[in-house]
Amino acid sequence: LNTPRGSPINWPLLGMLPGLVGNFHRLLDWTVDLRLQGLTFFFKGPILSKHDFIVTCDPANANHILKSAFANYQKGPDFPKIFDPRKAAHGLFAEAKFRGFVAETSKGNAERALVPMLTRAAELGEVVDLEDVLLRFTFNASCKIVTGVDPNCLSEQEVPFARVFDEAEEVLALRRVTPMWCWKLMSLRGLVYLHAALCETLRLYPPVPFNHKWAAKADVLPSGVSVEAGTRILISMYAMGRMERVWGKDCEEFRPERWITERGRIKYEPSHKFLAFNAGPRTCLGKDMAFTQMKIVAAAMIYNFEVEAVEGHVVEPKLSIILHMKNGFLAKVRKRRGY
Ligand code: HEM
Repeated sequence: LNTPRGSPINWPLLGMLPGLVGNFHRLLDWTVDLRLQGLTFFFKGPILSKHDFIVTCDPANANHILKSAFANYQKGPDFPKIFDPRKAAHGLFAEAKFRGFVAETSKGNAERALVPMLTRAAELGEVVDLEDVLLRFTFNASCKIVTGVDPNCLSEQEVPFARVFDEAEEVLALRRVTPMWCWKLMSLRGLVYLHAALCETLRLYPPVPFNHKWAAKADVLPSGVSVEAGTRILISMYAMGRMERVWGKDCEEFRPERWITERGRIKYEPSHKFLAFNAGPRTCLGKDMAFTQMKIVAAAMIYNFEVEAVEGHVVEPKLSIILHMKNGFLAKVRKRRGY
């Protein structure tokens, strides 16, 4: 088998496994390097191992696999047999009451747990791991939504004997700041630049970086690649967000402006190009609620605090099916002056 320029070497017996193993620590960036192959790449596993698969970050292929030929591309041969919670969840997610409950729960969590927790850290000059804090926030909100019980995970960071500031002062400070950002939440839909910044973040750092599919029948992808029945396909959302052919020359720059039209509105990008929330029949049902939650958190943090990354702290992805940070995100928070 010829090995095209830039792809891992296809060794006798071992196939491309050594290249994969050698890049395990930077798997996501490795799928970006494979852009040298165009937007689709055929990975040869060790002989007889049945570990051949196709990696693609071509929006046309994604559109085909996730939308037009959806029935042919399953999670795996057993997936349809497993109970599909989507039908059950669909009605619930469409309910205005449920959406309102999610927004209220997130707002309450930000107001009563997140802002006080960061206020304490600011007062004490502590370094906080913002990834950990936001994971706790999400866990709190999810538990409250699903079980009705608030596990209060954010307050666990509190060290009782280190509570050196005056409680009453904190309450007064909170009273002063809360109405300001809570008021802003009423117009969350209008926060165009923040929405654009969140889209740009999700383009470069999609929380679900890969989608795994399995072809039930033989097919040909729009890019011309033949797919045999039983072939596994990885769609790399992480790589798609970084492709020059998809996002232009400035694809590696963080530029929220790319999401804003000349008339100041959010620019529509088709879901098979902006794949953070998946596309087709399996599109994320919580997309709108996720934006509401992210805006609540961002508004609460931006209006109340200045956030500064700890110098020299390296942020890099961890090998996981969800995009986590290997070393967290260490930052210092300071109360904003005048709030
Ligand atoms: C930034 C936040 C979020 C991102 C990036 C995201 C992304 C995704 C992705 C990629 C899928 C498809 C998974 C697959 O089938 O391979 C998905 C499915 C789903 N998401 Fe989200 N999600 C987010 C937040 C949420 C929230 C807050 C909720 C609920 C309130 C939610 C509810 C769901 C549900 C119910 C599905 C299943 C859809 C199905 O299988 O048909 N998501 N999400």
